Amino acid sequence: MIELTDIAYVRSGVADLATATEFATSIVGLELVDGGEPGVAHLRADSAHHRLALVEGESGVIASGFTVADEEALAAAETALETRGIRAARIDPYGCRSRRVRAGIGFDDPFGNRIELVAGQHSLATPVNYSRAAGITEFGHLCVDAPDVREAYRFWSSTFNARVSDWIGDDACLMRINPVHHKLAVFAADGPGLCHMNFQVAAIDDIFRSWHFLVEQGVEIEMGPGRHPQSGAVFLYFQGPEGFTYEYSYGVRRIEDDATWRPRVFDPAERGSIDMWLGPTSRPTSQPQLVTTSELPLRKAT
Ligand SMILES: O=C/C=C/C(C(=O)O)=C(/O)C(=O)O
Ligand SMILES: [Fe+2]
Repeated sequence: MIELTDIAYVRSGVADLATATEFATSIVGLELVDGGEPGVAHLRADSAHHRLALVEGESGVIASGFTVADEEALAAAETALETRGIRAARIDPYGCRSRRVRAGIGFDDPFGNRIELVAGQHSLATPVNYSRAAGITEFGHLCVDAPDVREAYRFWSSTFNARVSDWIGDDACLMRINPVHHKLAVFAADGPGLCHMNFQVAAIDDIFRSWHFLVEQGVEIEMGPGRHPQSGAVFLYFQGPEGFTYEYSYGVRRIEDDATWRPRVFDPAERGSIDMWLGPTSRPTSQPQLVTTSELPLRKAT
């Protein structure tokens, strides 16, 4: 079992680096850290050197990063993955420098999502100089896509210390690696991808203040403000350049008593299963090509 200690970063390719960076700073509120690396924008949200790296090139997620305890744990993870038939490659020194980690490995999950495990992620000592007062406190969670959410859960829970906190039918699985309700989520989609990247904010007011700001700026709101029944968080999803979805949320549940928590299965056919406030959404919620149990017609039970 590989122990993930935290989520580390998202690395995403962008065709137009200037536009994506401008959005991440003046709209989302992240700090642009001078990484001194041409073609890469490092964006800071909390004490880590960066949580989002935008890399000039082909548009789309490059990797989702997670931390392990140290370099020994990284070497053990490499062996454990190989024992399971998963080929992991060492991230070269230039890649480690760009990611601001001591060491790292990369591999694909069963659906082709690139996952990186890193040790020694750099922290910055100075307070974050947020570009806008969005109230961001930290990188909250990341969400990847997969065509088979249950299979994805089997992968994450058997390979790593990920435990399911809640299901939304077979459409989504929300998993924790510490007491926070979820640090990783998998949502149903045709193929691999980054569903969204979440930043926690300090207060419910930040959600509503940002909502007005984003609308004023002509940003596409995908969903919210609303409240997720799973984590209890008040949320706002919006779309950045090149289809990158950001989420702010406030008030995510903590599961302190791990042993007694029973994952719930919310019915995706119920409108409130995603937003208890029943707000409109332009986000894909369930995948029509997948027949989930909630889409089967009700028949007389036998
Ligand atoms: O669609 C449901 C989303 C649930 C949550 C939550 O409970 O906080 C998320 O943040 C999410 O995975 O986006
Ligand atoms: Fe989320």
